[in-house]
Formats: sequence, C-alpha cells, structure tokens
Amino acid sequence: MGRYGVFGSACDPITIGHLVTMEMVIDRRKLDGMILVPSSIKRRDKGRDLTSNEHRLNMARLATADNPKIQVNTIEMDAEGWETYTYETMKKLKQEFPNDELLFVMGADNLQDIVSWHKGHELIESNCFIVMGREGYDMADIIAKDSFLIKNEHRFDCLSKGVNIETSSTLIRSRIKDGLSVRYLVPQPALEYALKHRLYQ
Ligand SMILES: Nc1ncnc2c1ncn2[C@@H]1O[C@H](COP(=O)(O)OP(=O)(O)OP(=O)(O)O)[C@@H](O)[C@H]1O
Ligand SMILES: O=C(O)c1ccc[n+]([C@@H]2O[C@H](COP(=O)([O-])O)[C@@H](O)[C@H]2O)c1
Repeated sequence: MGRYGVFGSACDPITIGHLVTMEMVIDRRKLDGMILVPSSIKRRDKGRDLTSNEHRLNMARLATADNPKIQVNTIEMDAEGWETYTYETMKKLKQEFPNDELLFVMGADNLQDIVSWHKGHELIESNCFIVMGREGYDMADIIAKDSFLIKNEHRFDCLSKGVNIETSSTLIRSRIKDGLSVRYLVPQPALEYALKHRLYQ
C-alpha cells in the first residue's frame, strides 16, 4: 500500500509554485508520489476559457518529465460533461488505486472555499487533505470560522510552507502577454512549448 497526493490544477501554465508545492508535500509527508490532475477545459468556473487540454497537458508533462515521483493523470480531461468535480475525481481515483491511500493536496486559498464546492460536505467527509499555506491565508483561522471545517478538522493536515514561492499562472499569463520575462518561473521545456505555440501572447 502506498500513500499518494492528488494535486489538481488548471496548469495554465504549470509554474514553479505548483512544482515546489508538490515536491515539498512529497518530502515533508513522506509520500510515495503525487498524482497531478490537470483540470478539464469543460470547467467553467475559472471565469475565462482555459487553454486547450492538449497544450496544458503537454506543458505539465514536459515540466514534470524529470521527476519520477510525479505522474500526470488525465482523469478529468477524459471525463464526460460535468464529471470534472473533485468529489467525482477522488471517487474514481480511489477505484483506480484501490490499494493506496490518496490525499487531496491544495493551497490554503482553496481551504477557504472547499465547503462550497460540488458536494462539498460529502467530499470533505470522504477524504483527507494536505493544505499548503499561502501568503495572506491563515489556515487555523479559516478552519475556526467554519463550523463544518471545525467538525472535520482532523481531515486537514495544514502545512506551513517553509519555502515561499508566491507565483501564479495568472501572473505568468499576464507577463508573457506584456512581453516580460518569465524565465525560471516556468520550467524551461514547458516555457519553450508555450512560446513556440504562442499560447499567452
Ligand atoms: N505558489 C503556490 N503555492 C502554494 N499553492 C499554490 C501555489 N500556486 C497554486 N497553488 C495551489 O495549486 C492549486 C492549483 O491552483 P491553480 O491552478 O488555480 O494555480 P494558480 O497558479 O493560482 O492559477 P490561476 O492564477 O490561473 O488561478 C490550488 O490548490 C492552489 O491553491
Ligand atoms: O469540485 C469543485 O467544485 C471544485 C471547485 C473549485 C476547484 N476545484 C479543484 O481544485 C483544484 C484547484 O482549483 P483552482 O480553481 O485553484 O484552479 C482543481 O483540481 C479543481 O478541480 C474543485
């Protein structure tokens, strides 16, 4: 039996923030590996159209190719219609990895919202989570202010970041659009791919 993190991200594009978060969580919680799940283009809650599944998946694969502990999984990209919610993803992944323990990994910004996600209560009551601190989010305070989170506090393993990399995909897209450098913020092979395909210009 292994212990794996499940890290969901739009990966539009994948950044060193995502990569360092996955690596730190694997290392600090002695996980056997991380399952990186890029979101489906069918997601409509990001307030904008995502880059195509194919391009985001290719960048995620290029960025993680040198790390044997990170496996990219297309379960959400392959899902039909609205089956792209985390509740459904975790249910299906548990069927795919019946002998392993799976922990959903997220940044502290998502801790604030998770109760309102699709089937939020069922999602929380049937999973365990590793939450990585982010600038401006007090994880203990977020839990203390929500009675449902308090009741399920034992399910949330909150990690202070230690290594602080506050970059985001939004920042990367905006800098590329403005002709500014994002060197070192996105792993070089993924960045070359994005520039070659003019994804964010
Ligand atoms: N720098 C970071 N440190 C810790 N967690 C992060 C960081 N960037 C993103 N995350 C977490 O990664 C997950 C995926 O987030 P997402 O794909 O929205 O990244 P993002 O870079 O914030 O994207 P966008 O700017 O497009 O919203 C979320 O759980 C988020 O909290
Ligand atoms: O299931 C939901 O309702 C839900 C709502 C918001 C976010 N999520 C998941 O959380 C992960 C990070 O989302 P985001 O919005 O920070 O890109 C990603 O895997 C999403 O599928 C899931």
